[in-house]
Amino acid sequence: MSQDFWSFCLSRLESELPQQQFNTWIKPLQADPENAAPEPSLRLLAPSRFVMQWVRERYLRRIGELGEEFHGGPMALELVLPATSNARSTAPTTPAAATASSIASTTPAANTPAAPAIITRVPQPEPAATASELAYEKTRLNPDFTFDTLVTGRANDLARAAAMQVAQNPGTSYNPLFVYGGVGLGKTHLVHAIGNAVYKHNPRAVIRYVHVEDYYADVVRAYQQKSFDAFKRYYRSLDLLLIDDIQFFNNKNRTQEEFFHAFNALTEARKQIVITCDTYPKDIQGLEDRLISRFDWGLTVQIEPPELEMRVAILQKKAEALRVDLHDDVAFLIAKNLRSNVRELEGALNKVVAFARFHGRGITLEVAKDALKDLLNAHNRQLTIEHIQKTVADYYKIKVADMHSKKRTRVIARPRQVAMWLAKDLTPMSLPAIGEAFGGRDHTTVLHACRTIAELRLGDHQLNHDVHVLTQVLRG
Ligand SMILES: Nc1ncnc2c1ncn2[C@@H]1O[C@H](COP(=O)(O)OP(=O)(O)OP(=O)(O)O)[C@@H](O)[C@H]1O
Repeated sequence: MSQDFWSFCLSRLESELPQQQFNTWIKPLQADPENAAPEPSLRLLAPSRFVMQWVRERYLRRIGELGEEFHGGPMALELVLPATSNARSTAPTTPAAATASSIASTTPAANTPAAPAIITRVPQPEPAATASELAYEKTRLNPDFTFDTLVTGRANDLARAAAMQVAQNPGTSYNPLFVYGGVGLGKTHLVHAIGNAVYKHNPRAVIRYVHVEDYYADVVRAYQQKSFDAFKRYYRSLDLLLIDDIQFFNNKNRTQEEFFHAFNALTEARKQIVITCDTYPKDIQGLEDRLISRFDWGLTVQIEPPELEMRVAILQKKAEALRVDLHDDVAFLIAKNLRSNVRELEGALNKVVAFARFHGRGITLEVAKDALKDLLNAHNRQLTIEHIQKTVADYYKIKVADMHSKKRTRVIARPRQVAMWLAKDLTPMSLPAIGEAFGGRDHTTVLHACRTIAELRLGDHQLNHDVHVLTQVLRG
């Protein structure tokens, strides 16, 4: 039974993923014929810890979803290394990594929906690896996330230029490079692109990509095993540290303390650090001031939600990687309805492609509408102008009635202008219709509001942040 499911899963993933990803990460997995867990269940064997870690982070959730689809309900899913002795011979590893796997697998990131039952198990005990083994195995770069595969537009051109600069002169241009932006906007892609470019130029560079949750797990392990010296030596031996989603550091004091020292050691040695976060350094909750001030030493760049043309270009690029023909009308349909999160955009494209393949049809507008029916309905329901007005009023703690009132004080007029800008950006409504919804104002008032907000965003960090957060909230 689990072999049947795994065959089904392989064919689905092959159609959903770019060939290179499928061949690198999915194909080497095997369904364990000796799985003794009650059905429905699947135990997958990974050829190395590196593959296991990567699959856990990127694909396990999807495999669980396919399991639900196949079995009509939840299934137990395990991802393991074959056996301690084999694992050791094929995958040099560390106790720290073992903890990273098991802890992270039980602590899903915030904002992610409940996952199917997933266990990532690691054989114990493991002898410690050498620094060179670590450096070799732990780069953890995704070869698909390069500057070439990253579409550039207004939303990310500054961030991309800074990242390229850092990749060309690691440790000497901007240190740290701090990249912030909303969920699924390409921060991880960008830092991997830096890592891949540095590696390409200098394969001997010691590079490590680490998600903050994994860094935290490494600290916990070092604490439990009293192996802080090895932990410190390793992190201080890096030439390039790429650390993702720093907002999850919140209130983890010991982890922050360790990171503070690693940060100092690396920057003093002119080794490059790149940090990503969902927000500007000063807005990170529960982060020590001394870290916040250090994050300001280098360059802070933002990635914004991509504009329509860029979303279409991203879809075309992803379609190219999937080797499918994507007509403009289909790309526009998807891009118009998914505005603030590239991961969702990509998910929608995968859904359309899988739906078309499953039904043996081409990727037409009809098929896309069918495949995305639920999503399009939800989207259309959600984004009314009333919803925008209420959300903005709540955010700025003013009354919804003020959206329609004639009051001109700054505390009311500015949120009203923000709401008008959002209405223009997030709904297909015309300027006169928006003016009408804001207490019968003229369309030139709306135009003025949109221009004012667009201009202010360039220099007013707080306002820019507000607009960004509101966009994320409204787009769900
Ligand atoms: N400009 C872009 N060009 C091509 N692909 C992109 C671009 N921006 C994002 N993507 C794709 O969108 C997906 C999500 O991006 P990524 O994981 O880098 O986002 P993120 O900002 O790190 O998200 P999170 O906040 O959840 O960590 C990835 O598959 C990435 O390749």
